[in-house]
Amino acid sequence: MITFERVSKRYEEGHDALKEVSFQIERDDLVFLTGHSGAGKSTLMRLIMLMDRATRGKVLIDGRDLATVPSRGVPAHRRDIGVVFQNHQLLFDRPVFDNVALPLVIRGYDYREVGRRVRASLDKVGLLSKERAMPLTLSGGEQQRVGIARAVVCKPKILLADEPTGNLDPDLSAEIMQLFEEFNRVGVTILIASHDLALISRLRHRILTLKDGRLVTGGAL
Ligand SMILES: Nc1ncnc2c1ncn2[C@@H]1O[C@H](COP(=O)(O)OP(=O)(O)OP(=O)(O)O)[C@@H](O)[C@H]1O
Repeated sequence: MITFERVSKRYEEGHDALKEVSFQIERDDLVFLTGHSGAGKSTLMRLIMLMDRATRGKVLIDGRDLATVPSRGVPAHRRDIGVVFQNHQLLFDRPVFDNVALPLVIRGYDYREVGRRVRASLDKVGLLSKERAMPLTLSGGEQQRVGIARAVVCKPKILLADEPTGNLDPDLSAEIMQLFEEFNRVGVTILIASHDLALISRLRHRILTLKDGRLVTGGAL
């Protein structure tokens, strides 16, 4: 599903953010990505989303070499990928429904389909009763669940999460992880970048560890 073959990423000023990184993530996997600040976690995710391109090596998604995807193919590529951020990146002047609907509206779904899909997503994250609420009236954990509903509303094959529990207490973090596990059980491939080693080790999924841009655990091809 996601394959990295000796991938290196050098930023323009000459800094190697990833060095010869190789790993494979299968369709039904839920994998954690960890490492110190600046180790290259966000860079690795940016390459999967085609927000950036590898300097050397290959990134393949479903067997397709991303180097062959032209710029005009990037929006279609991103359609298959849901993204969850630590700080939610919600629109705070819009109710929950509008926030979750946004990716569907951008893609031109008709309003009946938008309503059906938004409610299905909110139901999955346990927030059906909050569709008219404004994000600021929700708790941090609820706001993060809105972010997750928005990430899955287009039914992506891959879900990437960058520090999704960074601002949450341990109980809420565990709840959010359970949600990811539920999406994984229905076939979504999930990669979660996290510093929370206590949480990660309890959950017993595979762990990829980056250190100064090199993969030091979990990377067998
Ligand atoms: N756009 C960029 N231009 C230049 N250097 C960058 C850019 N983005 C990241 N870097 C550098 O690449 C390295 C890896 O950064 P990256 O954001 O991937 O790390 P990270 O593991 O996600 O860190 P954090 O946990 O702090 O978010 C860092 O040294 C960073 O300064």
